[in-house]
Amino acid sequence: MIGLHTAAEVRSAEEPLLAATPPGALMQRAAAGLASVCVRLLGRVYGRRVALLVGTGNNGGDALLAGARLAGRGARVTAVLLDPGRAHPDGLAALRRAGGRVVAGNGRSAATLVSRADLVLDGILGIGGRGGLRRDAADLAAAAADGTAVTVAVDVPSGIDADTGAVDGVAFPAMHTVTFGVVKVGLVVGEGRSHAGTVHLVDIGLGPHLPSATAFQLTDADVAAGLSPPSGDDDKYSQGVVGVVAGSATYPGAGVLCTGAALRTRPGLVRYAGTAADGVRAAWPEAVVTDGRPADAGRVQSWVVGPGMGTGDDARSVLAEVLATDLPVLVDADALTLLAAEPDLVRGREGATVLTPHDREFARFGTEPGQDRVGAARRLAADLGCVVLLKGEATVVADADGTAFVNATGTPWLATAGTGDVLSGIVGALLAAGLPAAEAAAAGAHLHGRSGQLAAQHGPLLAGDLVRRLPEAVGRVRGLGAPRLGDSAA
Ligand SMILES: NC(=O)C1=CN([C@@H]2O[C@H](COP(=O)(O)OP(=O)(O)OC[C@H]3O[C@@H](n4cnc5c(N)ncnc54)[C@H](OP(=O)(O)O)[C@@H]3O)[C@@H](O)[C@H]2O)[C@@H](O)CC1
Ligand SMILES: Nc1ncnc2c1ncn2[C@@H]1O[C@H](COP(=O)(O)OP(=O)(O)O)[C@@H](O)[C@H]1O
Ligand SMILES: [K+]
Repeated sequence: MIGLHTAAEVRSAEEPLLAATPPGALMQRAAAGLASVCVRLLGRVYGRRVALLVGTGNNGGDALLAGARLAGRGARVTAVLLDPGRAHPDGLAALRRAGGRVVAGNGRSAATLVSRADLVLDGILGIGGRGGLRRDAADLAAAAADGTAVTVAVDVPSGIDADTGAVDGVAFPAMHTVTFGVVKVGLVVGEGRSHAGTVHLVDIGLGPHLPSATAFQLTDADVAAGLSPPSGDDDKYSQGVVGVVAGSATYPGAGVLCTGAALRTRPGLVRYAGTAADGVRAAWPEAVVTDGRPADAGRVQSWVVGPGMGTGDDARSVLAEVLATDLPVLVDADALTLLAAEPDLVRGREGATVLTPHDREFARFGTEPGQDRVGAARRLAADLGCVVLLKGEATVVADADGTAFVNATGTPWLATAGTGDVLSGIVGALLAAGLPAAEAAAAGAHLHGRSGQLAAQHGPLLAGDLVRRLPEAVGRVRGLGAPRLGDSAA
């Protein structure tokens, strides 16, 4: 798991580390790591034009010291100082010694320089930044966005909130972010994620001084741990049986997608109960199907309830029946609309409850998610005593105790009808397999994103493609590579 940290956590670790290292050593470590990423991105360094955007703090100091290293290798480096009287003195001296040039950050010539550079290094603001970019800095960020340079943010893209990813006005559009010590939460979620581009982590020795993280990103290896194959002792029941209540006679699609996703994730046994029974039976002969109520379906180890099932009295009564069990329940789509009107249905449940809203469904519980998506998910989770999976470009999962996960996989091609139904089926299967609810939700989002990436390799995807690619996604996450003809199932 990759721990995600806040600026305050970095500050608390920075103090003892600074006290234990010679003056300037940490910044040199950061600058060395930064320069080596820039060298990799540039390929050839000699003669390349590098523009440094330099603010008044240590973030600008990092950019100046890295710029000095690039100038030492023959790059034509110019520092654009936003407040010339307050630029980091040691950094400035190092750049000048290495042959770098310096200009003031206001006016057209600075913007022209940025738009003509091969690489722009953003050292305007780091974790000490407050609020959006001021006018001159915003103009330079816009010039970088319009130019053809490789854009690299130092520690965090200037103008994003390092804790939340929120952007107030304009922020630097980085293709790459070289971040120091730890990955900051704001680099992987919300608008921060799209502004940060590819994140490169440079170790500067903060690790031993850091408090434990409360937010995480899962890797394939973490998710693989919850996807172990059946053993010789297993039968169709022992892997966890999923119950699905989704779709309707008129709209069977949600039931078909959700049941298929559960089967393809953990193909022990899936039981379906609801009015899309005929459609589900036709699509998935492997499922055990009833058009009765959940209680008629037989024993299950988890329930998925909601996609496409409607919001009438029958749907409300089915939701209440499922929530009255002590089993883990995933509540999605129409069931979220019903639950928002009666949130007490989930408060104090014995079994775990996972809510999977998109933004509009989330808002029905009282407040819009806003720009702090991790904070919003945590607040709703704590209020209801549930796990909340807030969908988006970076899906966020929060547990009632505040533990959060930010998903690292996926593709914007997932923005198509029915992909949420697939996610519900995947997470339902992992809940039935016995994973703790927050981990099931986070692992399910990871797998869903991997399947989306596979399905979108050659262009647009449909929700059904996601279901089809799930076995391959499970295999890839488990490190098995693409299946070849003749491979036996692992
Ligand atoms: N953690 C570590 O161990 C290490 C950290 N390192 C580096 O240090 C960085 C943190 O440095 P930092 O504390 O000097 O703060 P930083 O982000 O440069 O900005 C503060 C300055 O910006 C200003 N300012 C604020 N808001 C503004 C705005 N909206 N628009 C314009 N200006 C604004 C504010 O001035 P004022 O508001 O007073 O005018 C203040 O002067 C960190 O991100 C990393 O890069 C590495 O060197 C290695 C070890
Ligand atoms: N721009 C995007 N980038 C990545 N993933 C996205 C994007 N937009 C939507 N998704 C993902 O697609 C799925 C859509 O779910 P949902 O809105 O419930 O769709 P539906 O109700 O049609 O099934 C979610 O998993 C969400 O995270
Ligand atoms: K920066």
